Amino acid sequence: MNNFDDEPPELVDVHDVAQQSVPPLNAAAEPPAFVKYKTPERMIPSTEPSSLTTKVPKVPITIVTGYLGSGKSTLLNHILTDQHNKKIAVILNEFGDSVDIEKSLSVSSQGELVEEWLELKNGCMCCSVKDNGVAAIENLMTKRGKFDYILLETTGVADPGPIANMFWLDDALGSEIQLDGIVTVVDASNIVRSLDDIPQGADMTTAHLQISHADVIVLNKIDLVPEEKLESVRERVKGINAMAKVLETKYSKVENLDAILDLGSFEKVGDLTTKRPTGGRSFHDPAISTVLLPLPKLTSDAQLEHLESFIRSLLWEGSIPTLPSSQQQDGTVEIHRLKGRIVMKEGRRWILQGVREVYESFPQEEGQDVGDGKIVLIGKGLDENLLKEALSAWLVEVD
Ligand SMILES: Nc1nc2c(ncn2[C@@H]2O[C@H](COP(=O)(O)OP(=O)(O)OP(=O)(O)O)[C@@H](O)[C@H]2O)c(=O)[nH]1
Repeated sequence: MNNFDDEPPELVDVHDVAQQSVPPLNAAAEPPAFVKYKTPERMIPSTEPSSLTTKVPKVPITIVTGYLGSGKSTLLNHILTDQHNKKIAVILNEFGDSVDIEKSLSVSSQGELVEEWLELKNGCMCCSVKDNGVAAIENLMTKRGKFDYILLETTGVADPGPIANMFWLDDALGSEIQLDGIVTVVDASNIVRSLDDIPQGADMTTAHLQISHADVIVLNKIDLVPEEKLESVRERVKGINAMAKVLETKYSKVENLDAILDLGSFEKVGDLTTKRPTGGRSFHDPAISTVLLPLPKLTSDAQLEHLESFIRSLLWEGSIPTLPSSQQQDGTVEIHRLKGRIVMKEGRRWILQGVREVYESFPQEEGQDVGDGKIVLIGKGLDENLLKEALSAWLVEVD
């Protein structure tokens, strides 16, 4: 299938490939009024097969987000034209740009909206749907087989949290699609200004949200930034999200696509180390930060349940349960991402994943000792020392 000739792959402007329209994706909407955690069996002894053991292969989807002009389309073009043997469907989530969408709809003679398939020189099949909702993705899934990977590019102003959760909360979509990871493209030459430009009445910017949700950060446009300034940019980004892998690029040219695709970010948590900036000039972003909470091996199911109520309080009420209510108000804490490993003294273990108020726990095979557990949180209002103390005090209550 692949046509490995010496000619460079043809660049394709994914924005020019045809579009399809359906009702708007809830990209910038408020989080749902209801809260739902993903696993009905909760953490407590799960015998149900998790999504990890499901046999039907799911199509991975990578969300590509990043501020206006950061290099998202440049990254997509790079991915589509590189040699990778993937058949990729591209979805452009143009929420916020609906007037333009209306004008540029591509409608067939029967009045149906169509998407266009394009075979690129590298043998990659590419389909672009100018999506604006779940229906577009469901419709795309009826063409399953034509593609084996989905890239969803959000607009520069989108909050990736609700988009990511769509793939967890929608059972029909979740059974066919596997959220692989969130890749955030950052313009190294403008990011500090974007982060400092907090709108009046808000406590963070869209740039904060896009960085805090990322599994991988593509720190792009490094050609425009002198090395001395680049160090402070790295520090600023890691000061917000110390868990994401950071790749530095010019023209979004990620050398090895394995660093951004097929990550399985929502199925594994890695070693849960945080990457603090080196050189002792650690920057603490006043809006969003990353904290790592050590978690001792748990001794009983009662303690496990108690831990879960701690997590729910953080995620759902935005409060730290051991603090007297006079010291805090609900909403003090806002979790954007959570990853963790829970280990029981007798051997059982789980990994934890969370995006905003949705979390999921996956039982892990018992085996070699992996040491104690850990929880990494990225979000607003996180005081590492306070949280560590609160968690230990909380667990001791049912020791
Ligand atoms: N100098 C420089 N320019 C770049 C780099 N990467 C992208 N650009 C340019 O920056 C501009 C914006 O890039 P895009 O890829 O369109 O950015 P985008 O994030 O898709 O933009 P929006 O869709 O408007 O949010 C284009 O003119 C790119 O050619 C880079 O590393 N260095």
